[in-house]
Amino acid sequence: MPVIEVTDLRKSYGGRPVVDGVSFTVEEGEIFGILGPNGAGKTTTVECVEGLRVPDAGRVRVTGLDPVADHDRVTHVLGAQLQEGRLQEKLTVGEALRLYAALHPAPADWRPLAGRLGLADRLDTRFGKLSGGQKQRLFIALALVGNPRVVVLDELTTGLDPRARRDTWKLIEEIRDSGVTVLLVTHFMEEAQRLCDRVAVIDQGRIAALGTPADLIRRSAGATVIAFTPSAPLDERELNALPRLASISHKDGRITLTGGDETVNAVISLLARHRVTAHQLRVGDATLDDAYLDLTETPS
Ligand SMILES: Nc1ncnc2c1ncn2[C@@H]1O[C@H](COP(=O)(O)OP(=O)(O)OP(=O)(O)O)[C@@H](O)[C@H]1O
Repeated sequence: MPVIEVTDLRKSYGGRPVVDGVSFTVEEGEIFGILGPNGAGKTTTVECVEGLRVPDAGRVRVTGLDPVADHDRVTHVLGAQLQEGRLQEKLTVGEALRLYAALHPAPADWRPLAGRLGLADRLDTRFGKLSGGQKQRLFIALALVGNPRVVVLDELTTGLDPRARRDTWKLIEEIRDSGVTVLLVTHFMEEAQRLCDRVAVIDQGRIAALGTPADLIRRSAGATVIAFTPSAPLDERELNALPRLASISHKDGRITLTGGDETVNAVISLLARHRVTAHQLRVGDATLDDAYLDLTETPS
């Protein structure tokens, strides 16, 4: 049985649909990512999964439970990440963990949990004195202290420096390896590509794509990226006529194309034909970032 099942979920505000028929399932032990532009409906979807919002229509189940009707039971199987404003500045790390552990019928032993999250030497530190990375680690600890089967992390690494972000990625992998399913909302494609087993791209309240990051890259029009700075201008019509070309952009004299193997071969012949040299030529696989831009057409 999937840990999370969302079927034809709908939610409108003031008559405007913001979640418009979203369906997906999350299997046990997965890291499942939800991606999409600002305002796409990601948080609304996740809050319906957490039972914090009541859907207008559709069906949501978390380990078979209805998050609205069975809210109390769902809060014990689903650990949600707190938003920053929800914790008092003066509360210490140890007090927060003890307090949240007391809310659950079968909590984790919070001291080793704090140790796993690198907070063992911060138990007496007040929340207001923690660094951004330490606060995020505490939020993860609080989401895990009830021994949930699934944890929801919404834009967890926003605002963290690159090292703290990478440390947090490692923690998320450790959570998955310990058997907890992870639902991760993120704006960072690198994060999704590195961490997620599968992702759903939501755009304008609908699922624009769903699959493994590798699937999405393969399915997007341009699986290969070719970038170079030509020694002389190239004819725009000839560039646009390249076989299997998916996109083309120019910046500061540099041309970036996405397409397939045929596009690469044709660019090389085009350059040779016109005796134009390609400076700093780079040919590589497209990333989830490229696929995402291809899949979501709305400006964010
Ligand atoms: N309580 C509310 N009342 C009215 N409109 C709302 C409410 N909550 C969200 N919205 C609107 O619904 C749309 C979807 O919001 P949501 O927060 O789900 O998007 P999101 O994909 O999480 O965006 P972001 O990436 O910016 O966090 C937005 O246009 C938002 O302004």
